[in-house]
Amino acid sequence: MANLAKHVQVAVGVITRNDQFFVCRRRAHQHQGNKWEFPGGKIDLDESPEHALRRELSEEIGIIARAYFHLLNLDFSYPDKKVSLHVFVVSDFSGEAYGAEGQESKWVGFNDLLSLDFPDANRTIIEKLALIRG
Ligand SMILES: Nc1nc2c([nH]c(=O)n2[C@H]2C[C@H](O)[C@@H](COP(=O)(O)OP(=O)(O)OP(=O)(O)O)O2)c(=O)[nH]1
Ligand SMILES: [Mg+2]
Repeated sequence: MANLAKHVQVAVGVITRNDQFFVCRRRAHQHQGNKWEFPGGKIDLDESPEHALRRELSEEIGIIARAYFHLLNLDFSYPDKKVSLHVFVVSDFSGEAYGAEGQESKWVGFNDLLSLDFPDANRTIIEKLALIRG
């Protein structure tokens, strides 16, 4: 039987304001530990990607997403896990974004996204962001 725990559906939020992007650092013990990430997390069974996005952003960074659009869906295989990322750009929110689970976090400019150590799947996300920024 397939090991479903090794293929996860994930909602990811690219939080943007004034041409800056909010990124968090994954904990050492997590999959892809210590890498930077766009906040988000696993989509529950019978949950929509949009609902998971709003829930995870509230839990992880303390914001209420008000305006967002779907950027892309992306399947990626790591040696130990497959992920399907449902990526949204969040352009308006209420609350002040912070590491609500104690994780390191920061606002960075687009050029900083190019040099941060993200999981390999994120290359495609950042390329698409570059395209839509023109
Ligand atoms: N949130 C997020 N996850 C990413 C990104 N890029 C990437 O490959 N991933 C992968 C890493 C993980 O395998 C998966 C996210 O799942 P997760 O384990 O962090 O989910 P979760 O927030 O529900 O966390 P947990 O409580 O189960 O630790 O997606 C990204 O930019 N943001
Ligand atoms: Mg998470």
